[in-house]
Amino acid sequence: MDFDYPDGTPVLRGVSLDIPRGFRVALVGPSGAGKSTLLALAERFYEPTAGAVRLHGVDARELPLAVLRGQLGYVEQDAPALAGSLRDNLLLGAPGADDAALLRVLDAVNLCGLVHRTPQGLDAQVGDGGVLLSGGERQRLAIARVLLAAPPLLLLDEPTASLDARNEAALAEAIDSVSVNRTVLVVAHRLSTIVRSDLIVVLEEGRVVARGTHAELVDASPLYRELAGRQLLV
Ligand SMILES: Nc1ncnc2c1ncn2[C@@H]1O[C@H](COP(=O)(O)OP(=O)(O)OP(=O)(O)O)[C@@H](O)[C@H]1O
Repeated sequence: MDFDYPDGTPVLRGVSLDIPRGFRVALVGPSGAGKSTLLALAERFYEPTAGAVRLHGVDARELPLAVLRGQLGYVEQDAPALAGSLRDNLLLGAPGADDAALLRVLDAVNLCGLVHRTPQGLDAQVGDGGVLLSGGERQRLAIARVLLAAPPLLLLDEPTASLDARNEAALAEAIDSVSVNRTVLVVAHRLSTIVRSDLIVVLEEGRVVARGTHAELVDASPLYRELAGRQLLV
């Protein structure tokens, strides 16, 4: 698959990507390699200039847009929160969910502490755009919303910003929770996320230069070894 941005910037060249059902696929590579662009193509925000992105074996372009969007969940890097309560933010994903379901997903992403922090519980306000939450908490709240909505396919752009050890572990657990019984394509920057993926795709300058599991790539790909050696992949 080839892709140039509408302004003519060439980005992807000869990339073939098939995301098998139930897999967690991690996209890794240096900054500017085309990882976020590939996510945007899977979402059909853009269409490839040539070739296809196949989701569960089906060319994304063959699905009616409404069907594709209905199957996709997307958690962006700096996921904003709605100015409202924890409950308001979660119900966006699944209107009508009961409190037990809300508490279950908050627990899955390690955010139960927010409920117990104030007497308001689930009605605690998160502030405009979620300013009362940390960046890590905002992203985990977005993941909790996806858990409630339960789309079969999740696209996730992991934050590049460094996280403290607790937030990092909480994010890894949240991604694990959301990956159960679901297909996940994640732009991954953290070794903790990457090593637990079923398939890792290494991009460099718009091309797939290697793919495999962590163990395979450590042996086969000097670029992957270098990225992994830095622990934090950018
Ligand atoms: N909307 C756009 N229009 C034109 N060029 C773009 C656009 N978005 C990104 N690019 C260019 O496409 C290339 C790939 O960008 P992309 O964001 O996909 O890389 P990335 O691997 O996700 O990088 P990072 O890890 O830094 O987010 C870069 O050269 C970038 O400058």
